[in-house]
Amino acid sequence: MSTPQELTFTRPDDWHLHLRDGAALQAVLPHTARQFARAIAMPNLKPPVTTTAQAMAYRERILAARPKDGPGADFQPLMVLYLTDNTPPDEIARAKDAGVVAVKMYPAGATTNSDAGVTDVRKTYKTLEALQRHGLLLLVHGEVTEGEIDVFDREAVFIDRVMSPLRAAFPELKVVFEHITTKEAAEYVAEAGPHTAATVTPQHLLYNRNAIFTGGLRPHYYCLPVLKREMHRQALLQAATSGSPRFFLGTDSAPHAAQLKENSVCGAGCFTAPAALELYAEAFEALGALDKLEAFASFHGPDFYGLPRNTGTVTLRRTPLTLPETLPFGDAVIKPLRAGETLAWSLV
Ligand SMILES: NC(=O)N[C@@H](CC(=O)O)C(=O)O
Ligand SMILES: [Zn+2]
Ligand SMILES: [Zn+2]
Repeated sequence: MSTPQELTFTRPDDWHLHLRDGAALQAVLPHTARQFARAIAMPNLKPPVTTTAQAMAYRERILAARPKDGPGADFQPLMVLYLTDNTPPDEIARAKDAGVVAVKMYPAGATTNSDAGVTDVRKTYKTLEALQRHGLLLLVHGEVTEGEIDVFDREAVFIDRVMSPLRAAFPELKVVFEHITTKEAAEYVAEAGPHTAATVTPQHLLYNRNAIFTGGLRPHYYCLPVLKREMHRQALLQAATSGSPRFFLGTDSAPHAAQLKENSVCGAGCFTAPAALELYAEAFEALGALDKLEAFASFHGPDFYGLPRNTGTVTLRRTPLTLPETLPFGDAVIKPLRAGETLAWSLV
């Protein structure tokens, strides 16, 4: 088999992204905007984006942070509401009219800035009914929060306790199982029918849980859901490269200042935005599946969301790319995943 030196494909989108706000937003947005035409702007800000009015204001701040010209000047954020126990069903109609595309469910306490999240999914069923009726998507951080459930099992248990009953209650609702990390989730999504899809991150395709412990504790490999065993990574690779339209790109790039990652308590999240496409290319190439990258990155997402595919292209070239040790992040610095290391591909 020949090894391609260059890969040109339709401009992709990032279906799971944390852009933060203020100086952090200014610092991280250009990395995404130069690669991706659109991105799902996750709503777990402090305070969370729970209303349509907040989502519209956040959208304006994102648009204002775009590069003024050149690549990325036309980047479009896709807005999402943060679901709480008390999100009124009539907020969904307002959201739809304003162009909000989805609502995100964070089980309370499951991850970064999830304190205002859902304590019992049944409390939200009237709102989910409105979501189903109006054709907005439900995006899910799929982990249970019961402390007695082992941290490595929280996603698999979530399928039985929350996802399956929710799917049965709202069969027409489009649901994205975000950042899946297990064989169980990959199998569930593959078999759940046309209204269920999943995003897959680069770190979960490239690493298993040993990466967190190689030669010492490595905070930059700590994200949620936490990296799993090799068996699970293999299942995710199979799913992402299978050509199934129900798996698509979502980096979950989640910036935290380096001093907060390298701390006695390390925040969860990998900052992958600076080389997101390069990292996915590395994962796909390892399986000889570069020919499957375009559909995963550029077709399956918009098709599932019911949005047009992008026009225009991006090109990856087999030119070594050495990632910087640190990047500016407001008054702080941030370390990208693989900081200081050299990648095989680079975006032209
Ligand atoms: N993935 C993470 O580890 N962190 C995300 C939150 C999330 O997506 O769960 C963040 O906002 O930092
Ligand atoms: Zn999450
Ligand atoms: Zn996330």
